[in-house]
Amino acid sequence: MYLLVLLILPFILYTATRLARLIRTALVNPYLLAIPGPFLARFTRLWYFSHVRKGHFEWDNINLHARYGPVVRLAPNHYSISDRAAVKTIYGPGSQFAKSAWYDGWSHPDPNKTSLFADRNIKRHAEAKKRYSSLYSMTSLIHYEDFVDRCADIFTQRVAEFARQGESFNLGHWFQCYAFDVIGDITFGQRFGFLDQGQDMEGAINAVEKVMNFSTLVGIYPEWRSILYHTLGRFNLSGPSGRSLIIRYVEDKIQKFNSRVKSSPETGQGALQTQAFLEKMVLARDKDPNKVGDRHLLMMGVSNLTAGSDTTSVSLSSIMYELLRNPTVLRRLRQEISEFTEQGRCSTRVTFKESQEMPYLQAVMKEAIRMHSATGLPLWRVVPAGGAEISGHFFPEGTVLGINTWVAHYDERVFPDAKAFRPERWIEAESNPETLKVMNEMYMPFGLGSRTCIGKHISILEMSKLIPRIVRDFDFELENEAWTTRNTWFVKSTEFVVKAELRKSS
Ligand code: HEM
Repeated sequence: MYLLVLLILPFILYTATRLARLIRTALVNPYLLAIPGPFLARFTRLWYFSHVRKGHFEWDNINLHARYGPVVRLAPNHYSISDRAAVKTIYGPGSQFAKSAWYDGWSHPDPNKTSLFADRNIKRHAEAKKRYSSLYSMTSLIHYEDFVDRCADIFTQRVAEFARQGESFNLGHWFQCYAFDVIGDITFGQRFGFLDQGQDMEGAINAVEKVMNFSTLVGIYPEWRSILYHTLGRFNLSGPSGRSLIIRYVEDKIQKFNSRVKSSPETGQGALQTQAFLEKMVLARDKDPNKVGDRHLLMMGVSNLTAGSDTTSVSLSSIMYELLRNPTVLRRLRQEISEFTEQGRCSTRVTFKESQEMPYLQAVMKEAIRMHSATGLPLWRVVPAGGAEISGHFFPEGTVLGINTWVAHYDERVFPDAKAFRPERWIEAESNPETLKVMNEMYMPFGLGSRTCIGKHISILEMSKLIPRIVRDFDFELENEAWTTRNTWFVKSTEFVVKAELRKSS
């Protein structure tokens, strides 16, 4: 009998706490109870957890809004929003909506090992971001172009080999090799060598994947993060061990670079001319250690690896996938590339400047990323002191709200016929500034406001240079009519298998 009581006691306590919370909400904020959503989501985070775990939350989220309207409860105190006016309030410049505790799932329990992306403290984040901004700015891009060309050369060689052998290959995997190698090169002045070997040599791809799976789910129960981190960290296949591997990898690179500079300052100076992030930051650290410390070097390296590689490969895959499924668009893009080449405005290694002058290429990339945004869960934020009025509801301080990029990008009021891949919609909107303004306000593949993607320009550089080059040089054929994806915060294709042929004109 006692045993039975002991067994059911946790359940009784849990239910009692939930009921108490509901009664408190009913008394203090009765209007929140009226917000619709799945029944179970009213009582427990388990509903959200189990749906995220299934790996298709981007579509679940869109469908929930179609069913329940602009505000939907996804878990107790967590609401998903679909409303253009709310985008500015939650994420706009100067917003005081801090990142929610979900982002704790993405940081190491030791605050000295956290990343820029996961930092929830508005002041500390702004202060840290200042140290990095110039490295990611448009003006810095020119220094990274050589790194990108180097990787794009090897990428096209690999595709040419597959074409000559008539072999099918997973284009998504090769984009991943490309994106990782570019980030390795830009960050440390040395690529991982994935493109050379075609495989995950130092386990970095696998480590990032494990971090994603772990962090996405554990972030829903952040109170368990520390204990899970330390317990699971002992096992090789776990998310925490993946994060430890990335941290060790970055620490090792920093240490090697430090000793290289110490033992031979000239070597350091020589390396500095390559203008990789690490070299630039070491230079800044040595100039003023109070301004840039080793902690910042680590933070930058970890952020670049975890936030900057898969996101770009996912986006490259999306662009190619849509092009292959839409031959008319592909033809029009090739025509633009041909015309530019004839006019001497498109080099063999397409330069960033040239790519930015191709309007149709830009529209294709923008539209593909609208349809397949890299991130597929709400970007959770906490309502600041004083509460906020959003979509006709008052949310008190501490409520967690989020807009999912996919929900924003499939809003038919802003993107009519949203499921159609129509780069032309961006070109047509050029002649209607009001429409374009509304579209841009809802376009958030890189996030928005103070937490917007710091690597946006770098990823645009990587994509803008590679896409026209491979579209011009190869014909691709999809092995399967439609691909499958899995959403573990990044919505990645599982199999994107193609065959390639060298184009005659190339
Ligand atoms: C197409 C490629 C990319 C996409 C779609 C993308 C998307 C995003 C998004 C949506 C956010 C905001 C997340 C949030 O609010 O929770 C973000 C933040 C971030 N991204 Fe990217 N990203 C891309 C490429 C990159 C690259 C290449 C780098 C690094 C070289 C990078 C580094 C970061 C960092 C450090 C943050 C955190 C910024 C902060 O909190 O201040 N990203 N990215």
